[in-house]
Order: sequence, then structure tokens, then C-alpha cells
Amino acid sequence: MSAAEGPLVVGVDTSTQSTKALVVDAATGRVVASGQAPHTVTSGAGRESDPRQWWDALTQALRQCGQAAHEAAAVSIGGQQHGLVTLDAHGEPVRPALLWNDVRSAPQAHRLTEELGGTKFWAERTGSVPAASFTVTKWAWLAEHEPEAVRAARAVRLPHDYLTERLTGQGTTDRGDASGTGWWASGTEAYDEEILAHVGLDPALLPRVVRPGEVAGTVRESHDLPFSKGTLVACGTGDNAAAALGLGIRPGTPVMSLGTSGTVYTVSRRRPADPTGTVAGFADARGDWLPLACTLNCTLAVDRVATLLGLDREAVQPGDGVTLLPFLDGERTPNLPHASGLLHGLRHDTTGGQLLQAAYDGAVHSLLGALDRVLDEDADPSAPLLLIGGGARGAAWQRTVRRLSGRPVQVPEARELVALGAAAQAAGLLTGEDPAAVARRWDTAAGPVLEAVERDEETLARIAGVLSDAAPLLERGTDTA
Ligand SMILES: Nc1ncnc2c1ncn2[C@@H]1O[C@H](COP(=O)(O)OP(=O)(O)O)[C@@H](O)[C@H]1O
Ligand SMILES: O=C(CO)[C@@H](O)[C@H](O)COP(=O)(O)O
Repeated sequence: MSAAEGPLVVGVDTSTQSTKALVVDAATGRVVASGQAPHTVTSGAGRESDPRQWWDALTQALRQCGQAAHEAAAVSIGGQQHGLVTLDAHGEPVRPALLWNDVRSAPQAHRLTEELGGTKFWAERTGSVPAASFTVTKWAWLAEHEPEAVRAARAVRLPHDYLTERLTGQGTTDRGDASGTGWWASGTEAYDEEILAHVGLDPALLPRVVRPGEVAGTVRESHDLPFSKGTLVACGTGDNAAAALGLGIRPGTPVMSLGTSGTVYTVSRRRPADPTGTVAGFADARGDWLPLACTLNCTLAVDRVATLLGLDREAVQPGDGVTLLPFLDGERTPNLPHASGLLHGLRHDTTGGQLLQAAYDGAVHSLLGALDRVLDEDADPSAPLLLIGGGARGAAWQRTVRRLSGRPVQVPEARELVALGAAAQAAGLLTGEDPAAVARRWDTAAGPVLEAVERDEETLARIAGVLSDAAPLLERGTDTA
């Protein structure tokens, strides 16, 4: 491999299922080395991971990058949003982190919304109506179910903050990830003392919010990391904000990410405040906004249906009136935290391939329903939808998104857009450039554009009909207690 033209930077994506690290040539965007290591997430009622696993996965992924990581001049960490990390006085986790897809805090989300002025108050104050994913609801759940853990907590962090702090020794976060907590006011861009007081969280336990472009710190003396002491550390951000950087998107460009979570988002100059709760009014990592909707059931749910049917994930057959709402983990969009999967329209001649296609249709329907709300009037309705995340590699996902959206779909060739976005942020620290401009210079969004096909209105209407007719069942869930 030829020598790099510019300094090397490291971008990290610590997402739900794994940590991925890229070493990138800051001059050209060429990926010089990469590594990946998995995490485990608990199953059953909750979704938890031990933060120390993320650190181990980071060190493994960096080790796979070899000498190149050691030569990096700057590093940045993007990570799964919302997770509640509680640390003791020694920086050790008090308990495993409560993850974004843990719906046990749905009652707390409902209660907090009611107690503090309703959906309009929350949307206007924080940009979002809290769903069970939001950190504030997890803190409230912990206070109710494990008060001893709350009492033991000396620091409260998000997943990407936890790793950044282990690199620098300083508690920092950024506006993008802070905006997903539910205790950051999007109007003032500061922690919201009223909300924090309401949930009994001392602001002194929270990390400092580093401004876009500001250095978070430098790598401290470390024996188990292949970084040199003094390497610059950027503030990092949430994984969706990192991918928006990694694509270098401009306001109004629509993105759909198909991973553990499904997300649809864009960048906007206007601060979002959707009182219906469908659109989360996140901040992006630059100074703009990231209106976003997120589903809990995406690639894992569809892969699970394929496994149950004993089929390869690509073995779909055109649907025939069968509807599958793949809400295996409960759902956030639509807001049905107690729901489970629901099948309707099964006949003797329904094939396994049709059932599998119905699972893809159900997953994509939820995302597309929210996309219209995410995009504001400035968005170009004919602009290609950028399709990213692990699922974007799948032909069945691509076909389903095209058929149900009726839009052209662009699939970037670059695979790890979250890690690339983090790398662009690290490169921006070195050069003083806007990280989104760095990504555009690297041409990270380049990839084939698949032409628009006629929108399958019939399937969309059928799924919407089942959702509406089954509402009482989906709201109640399977718990009869
Ligand atoms: N070729 C492929 N076709 C369809 N799905 C894929 C393919 N490769 C990976 N995936 C899916 O991508 C998912 C992982 O996506 P990723 O964006 O890395 O997830 P996350 O960042 O949420 O951990 C897996 O659940 C897997 O189902
Ligand atoms: O909760 C959200 C966004 O609000 C999720 O998008 C998480 O940020 C997890 O991301 P992945 O692990 O699926 O990338």
C-alpha cells in the first residue's frame, strides 16, 4: 500500500453490536487500515452492555489496525446514542449501561412527559418528546428500580463519552449526543437545570459539552492503547450525527440508515420541535440540527424472521396481501414500546419468502412514514435517498426501499460512514476545516444511484390499515398483568 499523503486520523464507531475503527489519510480520505470487534447485548426484558466491553472492543479493533493507528495525529469516537453509563468515583461502571433500545423505561417516559408540561413543553425545551430511548427516562427508571445505583453514581456519561474519557481522562461530550439525553435544552444549548432537578440528577455529574471544532483533550499515558501520548482527541458525537458528517450532507438531503436501529434524518438550519414525538430534534455535530426518526426493529428483526423461516435473508418473494409488523423489540416509531411482532393475512398458499418480504415491508414502512415529517419544506422531494448502514448492502433492503419510497436511492460505496464521520471530525481538528467539507472532499457519499420505481401505494395503505386496526393490541402488548 502506498504511503499516506497527509497525516493519519482515526475514526471510531462504537455502535450497538460492535466497535469499528478506521485509520484514514486526512488528505485523501483513503482508508489505510481498519478493525472491528463485537459487543454483547443482553436479551430478555432489558438491553444492557458492560461499557468495559466497548473499551476492550476498541483496543482490539485498534490492534487490528496495526502501526497505522499508532501514527495517528488525531482521533474521534462516534457511538450509539442515549445509553446511560453510570460510573463510580474510580471511573468504573456502577452497573451495565442501559441501552437506547431498552424499553423498560417507557412508563417513566410517559410520566415525565405528563409531569413536566406535556409533549409541547418537551419538544420546545429539548427538541424532542422523550421516548424510552432517551437517557433521562433511563435515569428515572434507575432511580425507581435501583436507587442504590443512582446513589453510587459519581459520573453520568453516554457511550461515546465513556470511551473518550478513558482516552483523555476528562469528562466531555458534544452537542449532538447531549441532545439525545432529554436533559439538554436545545434553545439555550445548555443542560436544563429544571429537568435535571426534577429527576434528581446533579449537573456536576455530567460531562462538559465541548463546542464543535474544539479539542476535547489529548491521549493520556496508556499501556493498553496503540495511540501515542498527546494524540489529539476530538469531541466525537452520536452515531447518526457522525454519519451525517461522514456523508457531508447539506440541509434537506435525506438519509436512511439500516442497522440495529433504522433511522431517517437530514440536516436542517431550523431547530426542530415536533410535539407528536415522531421527529427527535437532535443537534448535529457542527452547529445545525439533525431532525431524526428512529425505529427499534430493523436489520436484526428482519434477520430474525429469516432465521425463524430457515431462509437466507435475500430469499424474498413478492408479497400477496400478508402483513408483518416486525416489532420484536417493542417499537419507538410508531411509539408502541409494549408491542410485539404481528402477522396478518396468512393463507394456506402464503410462502416463507412472502412472509420474509412482509417483514422488510413492515420495517421500511415505519421509516418512510416518519421521513415525510423529518424533511421540511426546503427538502427536494426528488433528491436521492442516501442508504447506509449494514442493511444497505442487502439487495432485498435496497429493492424494498425503492419500491416503498418511489424515490431514487443512492448507496455510498464507503461502508463505515459513522467511523468516517468521526475521522472527518478528527481531520477537521488538524486542518481547521468543517468536518462535513472534509467528507465532501473525500467524496464519501459516492456510489451508484438506483433509479426511482413506481411507489407501491397498495402495500403502504395495507400496512397502515393493519397498524390502525391493531392499535389496541399493539398498545397493550403481550403482558396481560
Ligand atoms: N449484506 C448484507 N445484507 C443485508 N444486511 C446486512 C448485510 N451485511 C450486514 N447486514 C446487516 O447489518 C446489520 C449491522 O449493521 P450496522 O450498521 O453495522 O449495525 P450497528 O451499527 O447498528 O451495529 C446486521 O444486523 C446485519 O443484519
Ligand atoms: O437511538 C438511536 C437514535 O436515536 C439509534 O440510532 C442509536 O444511536 C443506535 O444506533 P445503531 O447501533 O443502530 O447504529
